[in-house]
This record gives sequence, structure tokens and C-alpha cells, in this order.
Amino acid sequence: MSFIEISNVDLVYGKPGEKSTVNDTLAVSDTSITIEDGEFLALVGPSGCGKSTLLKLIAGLIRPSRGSVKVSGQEVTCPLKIVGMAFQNATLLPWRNIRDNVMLPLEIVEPYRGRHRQDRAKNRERADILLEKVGLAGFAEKMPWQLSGGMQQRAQLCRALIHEPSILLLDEPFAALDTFTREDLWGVLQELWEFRKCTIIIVTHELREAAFLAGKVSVMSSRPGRIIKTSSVDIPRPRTLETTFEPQFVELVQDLRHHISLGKTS
Ligand SMILES: Nc1ncnc2c1ncn2[C@@H]1O[C@H](COP(=O)(O)OP(=O)(O)OP(=O)(O)O)[C@@H](O)[C@H]1O
Repeated sequence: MSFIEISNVDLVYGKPGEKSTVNDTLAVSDTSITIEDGEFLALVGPSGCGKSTLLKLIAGLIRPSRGSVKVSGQEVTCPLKIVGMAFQNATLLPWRNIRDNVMLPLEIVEPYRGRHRQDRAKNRERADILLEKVGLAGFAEKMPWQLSGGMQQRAQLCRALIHEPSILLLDEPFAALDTFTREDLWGVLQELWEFRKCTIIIVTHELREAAFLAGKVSVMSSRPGRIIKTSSVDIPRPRTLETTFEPQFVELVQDLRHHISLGKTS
């Protein structure tokens, strides 16, 4: 049994509670994939092929129209508490300082929620450890608008990890950043994964990002999306920017690009 098992899943977006119509969107079709505990998987594919939909299915935010999604052998039927998520734009609350933003999930997710008041000092310490890990020591008391986009994205990663989720889902988390900041954050995320060892699934359009970060990269076809190829990234860690110029890395990126082009025409 794998940690996450997606088996023969179809997902149709339609009007809730209404019969299916020709206007419904078949987002993913007959999609299967398994992900092991502690694995770092990247999902790549053409725009609109259903990558974010797969993340939502794993998080339990939507239910498959057909097939099954299981985590730890259990069918996913509601939003999972063991999931942390981060998206393209850092959505930090502007009226809270960085530390209080990072601590937000502890006020919402059980079992932390019930103990939040008595554990406040301990939780502050947990937030500060994570902030230090991503290079934001000393910024805990700043407000979000006092930080650059890259720094806000670092804080968002801390917020996604504060409740120690077993699964971290990242939907194009660095897409809004410039190339240099983005490449810096690859290193930060790689370190966070080494530190926490949770299962990470990242959706990205940047094939170098996928190859740098992941242990396995799955390519999806155009909509209705399905997995057309999964490649292992057998490049030793920790990976550095120099790694991205090595022949093995360049070949992998070219191969991924080739399969995405094939998936567009299939
Ligand atoms: N809530 C929704 N209602 C109706 N259709 C939707 C909904 N969410 C997504 N879709 C459609 O489902 C398809 C897959 O969308 P999804 O966001 O999963 O793709 P994606 O691969 O993540 O796209 P991108 O790379 O452009 O972000 C798209 O055609 C999209 O328009």
C-alpha cells in the first residue's frame, strides 16, 4: 500500500446538485498515481490539464466523479487536516505580523486549536524555528508589507508547515517571483523538506524547478488530464544551481519538455 493512491480517477466540474450537461468540464480522466510517504513529487503539464484539480482531490477539497483517492489506505471524503498548502500569491493577512501569520493554522486546526491559548509560548517558538530555517530570523515582528515577495513566500511556506502536516501541497508557489528569487527558494524548500521529511507534491510550469526539487516528476497530458509519464530524478542531494548545468539534469528537462509536447497532441 502506498501513502497516497489515486486510482482511475475522473473529475467532472459541473453545477453542484444538477444533472450533467454538455457544458460540464472533464478535468481529469482515468488518472492513476501512487506517492510514497516522504516522497517529493512534481506534477507538470500544459495549462488547464488538471494539475491543481489533482491537488484538490488529494486535499479532500473535492471528491472524484469516478475512481478513488486514498491517503494511508483511507478513502478521502472530507478536507484532510494532515495537509498544508501554499499557492502562487502569498496570502498573508496584512493586519498580522509575520509570526502571527505563520501561527494562524494553529488557531484553526485541531488538536492545536483547543490548546492554542495555553501553548502560545511554545507555538511562538515553533514559528520562530521555522522562520529561522527559511532565513527570516529577525523578521517575525514585521508586517507582511515590510517584506519582499520572496520573503513573503518564505513566510507562507512556514505557515503551511507549522501544524506539522504529513502532506504539503504547493501550487505554483514561486510563479510570481523573479528568476533569482525563485532559484533561491528552491534551496530553501529543499532544506525544509530535508528538515521535515513530509510528503511534498508541487505543481509547476517550470521544468527546471521540477527537476531540481523532486525525486519523481509526473507529466500530465492536456485536458482531460492523465499521467502520461513518471520519471525518477536520480540526481544526488543536496542539489545546487551548479546541478542545473550538468548533462544529466539538462537531459531530464529536455525529456520532460518532449513528453509535454507529446501529451499536447495525444
Ligand atoms: N471550479 C471549477 N469549475 C469549473 N471548471 C473548473 C473549475 N476548476 C477548474 N476547472 C477547469 O478544469 C480544467 C483543469 O483545471 P486545473 O486548474 O486543474 O488545471 P491546471 O493544470 O492546474 O491549470 P494551470 O496550469 O493553467 O494552472 C480547466 O479547464 C479549468 O478551466
